[in-house]
Amino acid sequence: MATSTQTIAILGAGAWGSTLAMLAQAQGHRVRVWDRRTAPDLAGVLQGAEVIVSAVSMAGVRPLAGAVQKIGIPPQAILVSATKGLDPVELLTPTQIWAANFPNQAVVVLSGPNLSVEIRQGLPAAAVVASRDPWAATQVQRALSSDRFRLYTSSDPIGVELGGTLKNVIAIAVGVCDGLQLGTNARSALVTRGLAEMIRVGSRLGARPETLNGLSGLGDLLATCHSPLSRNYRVGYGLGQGKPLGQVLAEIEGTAEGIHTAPVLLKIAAQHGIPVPITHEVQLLLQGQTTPVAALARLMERQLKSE
Ligand SMILES: NC(=O)C1=CN([C@@H]2O[C@H](COP(=O)(O)OP(=O)(O)OC[C@H]3O[C@@H](n4cnc5c(N)ncnc54)[C@H](OP(=O)(O)O)[C@@H]3O)[C@@H](O)[C@H]2O)C=CC1
Ligand SMILES: O=C(CO)COP(=O)(O)O
Repeated sequence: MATSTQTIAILGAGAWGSTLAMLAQAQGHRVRVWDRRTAPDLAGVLQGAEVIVSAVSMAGVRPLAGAVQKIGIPPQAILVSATKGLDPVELLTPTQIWAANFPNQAVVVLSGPNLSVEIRQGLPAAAVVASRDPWAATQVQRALSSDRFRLYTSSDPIGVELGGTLKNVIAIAVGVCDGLQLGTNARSALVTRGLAEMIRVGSRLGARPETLNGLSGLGDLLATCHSPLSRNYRVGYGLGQGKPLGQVLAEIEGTAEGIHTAPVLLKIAAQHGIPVPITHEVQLLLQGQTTPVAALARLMERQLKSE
């Protein structure tokens, strides 16, 4: 299934970067991993790379893109972004930051329901690779697809990227709902209205609504909102149980991007006049400005409307 052996640089050796490195290695590629602490030779890792995958958390994207730009990369190299977050400085998505630093380079977003723990166990998963450059998306699809990681291509990168990013905030809300033990009906309502909120935001920002109903949208929402493996869900669950955010974070290993995405998303929504009631309540909760019960009451008491 895979193309010929390629040189693939993976930037970031957290849970997701290490898992992607494992998937690429399993396909026989020459894989080099960069990590700011354990393997800091970025220039060496980038040298001769045909595919460069960025899997750092959102906080690292801007500094990393700047550092990669300073070093320079081969003109034909494809940049792949696997980060799910929003930039608090310029309100950009990760691929928008990469594209701003590399205007002449092909940029691909990789996103889907991909809880890394399951993938590392060898369980099957699927995801989407999206780009304005169909050749680049197909190259990445061929390079990383396997019998346990099925990749679909898409020509809607903003839709695919926002699907993976926005669901983290909804996963926090659904975690709160479960932490409060509100039952299956409440959780289903929240997931569905959460998807509506994601589609509302996504379509205003240029995404195709059907993309958000796909793997990197509904698919990722289902994975993240139904699994204690999800760090975002666990943040919400802890808050729903009445724990303070500091304690919840101390109990979780790794990055829960939804915490950082919520305030940026609120800013974007305000700029565009998009109603985001669930995100609004999540942000109030994260700031300790409301309680789970009060947030729920406000969502239930909103003005009645058509679906
Ligand atoms: N884990 C998963 O299942 C999936 C995660 N993702 C997304 O991938 C991204 C990374 O997640 P994940 O690997 O799980 O998170 P982790 O917390 O496990 O790892 C984050 C990685 O980013 C690096 N990093 C953070 N800040 C910086 C910085 N300023 N400069 C350079 N490197 C930095 C960390 O380095 P250090 O260790 O030195 O702090 C670490 O290597 C997130 O956006 C996440 O939403 C997407 C799909 C699945
Ligand atoms: O994005 C993910 C699964 O697709 C990982 O979810 P968490 O970041 O909530 O653990």
